[in-house]
Amino acid sequence: MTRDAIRLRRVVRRFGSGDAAVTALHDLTFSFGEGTFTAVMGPSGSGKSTLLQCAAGLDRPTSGTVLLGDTDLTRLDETRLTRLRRDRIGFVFQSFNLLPTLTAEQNVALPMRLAGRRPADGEVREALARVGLADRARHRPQEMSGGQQQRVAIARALITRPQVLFGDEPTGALDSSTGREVLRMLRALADDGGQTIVMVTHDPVAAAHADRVVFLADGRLHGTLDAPSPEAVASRMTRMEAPAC
Ligand SMILES: Nc1ncnc2c1ncn2[C@@H]1O[C@H](COP(=O)(O)OP(=O)(O)OP(=O)(O)O)[C@@H](O)[C@H]1O
Repeated sequence: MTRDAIRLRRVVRRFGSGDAAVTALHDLTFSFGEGTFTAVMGPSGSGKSTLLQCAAGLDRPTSGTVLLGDTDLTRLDETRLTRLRRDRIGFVFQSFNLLPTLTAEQNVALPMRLAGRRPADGEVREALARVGLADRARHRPQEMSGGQQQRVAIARALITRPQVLFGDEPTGALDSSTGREVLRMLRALADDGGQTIVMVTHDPVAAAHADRVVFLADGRLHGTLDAPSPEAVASRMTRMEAPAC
């Protein structure tokens, strides 16, 4: 039986107060299985980024619990939460956020160096090899394609061997064929390395690389789709986005 990597229980996230209050997540209960690749989809403003930020310990729910393995993130003070994010969580964004003056290997080593640790011999090269860029270690970002830069960002997120890799539109800035290359690589990380991946996307083709799609609407769970095809995902999204009559 698959264990859960992340469990959200009755998570509520409210922003602001009084008349201006917005409830981005309403009493959300959901689990992400270890070694699975999940896509999170939903109309604009449905709470996808908020869900990701709460699950990754980048934001705190107003109420409810978020468990990473056996650790309740909502009970950690800022120092412990920062350490947990650094050691057990990987995050990739739409923009690659690489430092332009550093080589690929220096960019990948950066999180460890910032944490005051020296990567062991071969560790950085191994992370680059996992994303198929062993031969690009000495290249700077501007010498690489967008897809290669995103793969360096993924290697940087993987250097600490995180329990969960989160992606917020990781292929949003890439053309479709480069995006597919990155998605196939994420798929392989789950299949071959047992990496748990949770990715927000607007793209049904991207979502179809996942094992399961989770749909959100108005901050609530609006069903899931296992073994998704692009057509099935697109049709669910069209139905969700259609104005109610
Ligand atoms: N810091 C904030 N302050 C106030 N409201 C916020 C804040 N962050 C998010 N919200 C609101 O919470 C709701 C959910 O936002 P969220 O960014 O999670 O949606 P999303 O599904 O990721 O949207 P998109 O697809 O457009 O990126 C929206 O109504 C948004 O305006």
